[in-house]
Amino acid sequence: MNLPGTFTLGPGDGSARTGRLTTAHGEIETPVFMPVGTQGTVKSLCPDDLRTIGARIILGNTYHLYLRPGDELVAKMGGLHRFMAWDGPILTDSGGFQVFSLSGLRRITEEGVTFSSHIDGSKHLFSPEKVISIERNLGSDIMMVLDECVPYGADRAYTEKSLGLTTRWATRCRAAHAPLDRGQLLFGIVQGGFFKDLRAESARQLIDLAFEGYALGGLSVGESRAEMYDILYDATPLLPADKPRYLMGVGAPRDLLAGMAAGIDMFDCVLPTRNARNGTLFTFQGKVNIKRAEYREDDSPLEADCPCYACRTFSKAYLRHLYVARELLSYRLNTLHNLTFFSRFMAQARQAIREGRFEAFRTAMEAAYPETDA
Ligand SMILES: Nc1ccc2nc(N)nc(O)c2c1
Ligand SMILES: [Zn+2]
Repeated sequence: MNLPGTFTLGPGDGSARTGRLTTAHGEIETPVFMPVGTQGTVKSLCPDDLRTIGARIILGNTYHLYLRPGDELVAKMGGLHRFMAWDGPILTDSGGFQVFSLSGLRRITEEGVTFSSHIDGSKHLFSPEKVISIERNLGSDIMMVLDECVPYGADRAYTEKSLGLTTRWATRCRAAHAPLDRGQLLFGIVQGGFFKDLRAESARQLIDLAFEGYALGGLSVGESRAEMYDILYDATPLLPADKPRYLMGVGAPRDLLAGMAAGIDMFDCVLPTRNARNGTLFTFQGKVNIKRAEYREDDSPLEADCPCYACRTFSKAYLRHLYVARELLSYRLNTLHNLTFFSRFMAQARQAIREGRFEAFRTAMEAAYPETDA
């Protein structure tokens, strides 16, 4: 078994690449999509479900787990893996993004970010050292540094100033967690907004700090697809080729294809789980809005060749009924299917890259997911 942090590249196709990342809780084949389990659960699914649908690595979140039930409590319970009975790899986001998107009354200083809890309004400080301590307590296999996710539309002066702070915070995170300590990897997060030279500057500064992987942050923050792709294609090649590259918060099938084409290895997004809640289901023929009247008497499965429990057991008519009746089972079956689709989609993409036919795969999938449809 390789040491945690070992990342070996497999066959590629253009800039798209396959790889294998070793973590303390197992190996991950890349490119990989990571289901989001913000509060220590991928909503409505058990760990057994995650293994059945082929999930290899899931996301937890420092901000949420720190506020509730508390990282010290999770540590006392043996860490997040034991607490949630998930023995596969876990990546935890640092909370920077959640503080900016969830909490009220936040203030950024050199020390860190002070914020009030969205749960009870209590005051907290996330310093780089505090965030690393939380992630070490959770026992995550891949920890993200504390960064400022620059808001969409920020001007150059603000973006440049923020980039400097993000690098200084990254430096302190690195100092607080030695490479591979306890088998826990630490990834840097490139910022720089939508300014290509600032993105290059951020990448350069973070590469000097020698992280075990590199993420592109500050994207999927409200920009147009064209704006995201412009930065994606320009910044991805700046990230070390021999380390995992992670595009945070992305994304829809069309965006996963663009990210893989650019050379991204890891993705996460709430889309499949959140859309399960609003009845939007993903298939290889495109999206299905299960609440539509056309499915009222449709006795066929959602996707004939999908191996998931929902497709093997129930008709569209039944899935539609559950959704319209707001039954809890609707969320569970829809989530099982959507995450099975994302897992199969990535497996087929990896195979297409290995066989040198990624562009054909991308073209076929973009036909099912036209621009307007994501
Ligand atoms: N779109 C996103 C999603 C998650 C993020 N997490 C961090 N820490 N930083 C960012 O810039 C993110 C952007
Ligand atoms: Zn299915």
